[in-house]
Amino acid sequence: MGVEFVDLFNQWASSYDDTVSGKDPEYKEVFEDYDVMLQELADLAISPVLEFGVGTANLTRKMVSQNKVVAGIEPSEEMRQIANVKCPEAAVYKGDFINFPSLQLPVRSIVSSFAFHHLKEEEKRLALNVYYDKLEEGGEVIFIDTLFKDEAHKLSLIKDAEEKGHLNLAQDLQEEYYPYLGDLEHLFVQQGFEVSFKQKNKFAWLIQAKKGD
Ligand SMILES: C[S@@+](CC[C@H](N)C(=O)[O-])C[C@H]1O[C@@H](n2cnc3c(N)ncnc32)[C@H](O)[C@@H]1O
Repeated sequence: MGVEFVDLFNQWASSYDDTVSGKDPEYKEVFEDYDVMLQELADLAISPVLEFGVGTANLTRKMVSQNKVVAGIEPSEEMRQIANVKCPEAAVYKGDFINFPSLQLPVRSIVSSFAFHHLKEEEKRLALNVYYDKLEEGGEVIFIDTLFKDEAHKLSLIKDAEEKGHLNLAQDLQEEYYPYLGDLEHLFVQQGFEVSFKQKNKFAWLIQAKKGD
């Protein structure tokens, strides 16, 4: 479910690391401080970790370097191939945010960077429901992703992208399922999480949601 963007990621896989390192002017602001953000997320994650939308394993690599046990889930075959080369220590399985192998692992953190927006609202709700059951008591969902404070914020980011001639970005902001902060907060709370949000750059937010003890 929620895998309608996988063809795009198969095509993007070989140049993805150039994009996140700022070489594509359209996406420079989206990925500003990418490494710093991923390091913050890695530092917060407690092993064993379940990671969704691994991509080219940049976050995975950081967690494995801290001797954390990481099981990764990634729907794009091209991304999985790169992840396996860059981070052979982690097991990366075919799957998505909702359909993934049932791993025999006591999961203490569920993490993801720049990927949860690929799910529609109902899919997000379903995924969070599954994660609440999957996490150990006191475990956390920790995501970094683009979101909008509200509709006015969304429209201002789209207008700004259009004025800069960043038409692919403007289209992404309209067509992908980036949530409003309040709606996402509500989804987490509905599933029993205590959630907090911290803005990290113009687009990306750190989302930390704890399962009650
Ligand atoms: C923008 S990349 C982020 C990759 C990596 N996490 C990072 O921070 O660089 C989004 C990733 O999410 C994956 N993806 C797309 N739809 C997904 C889904 N429904 N479930 C899990 N992953 C998905 C893509 O294949 C891609 O690898």
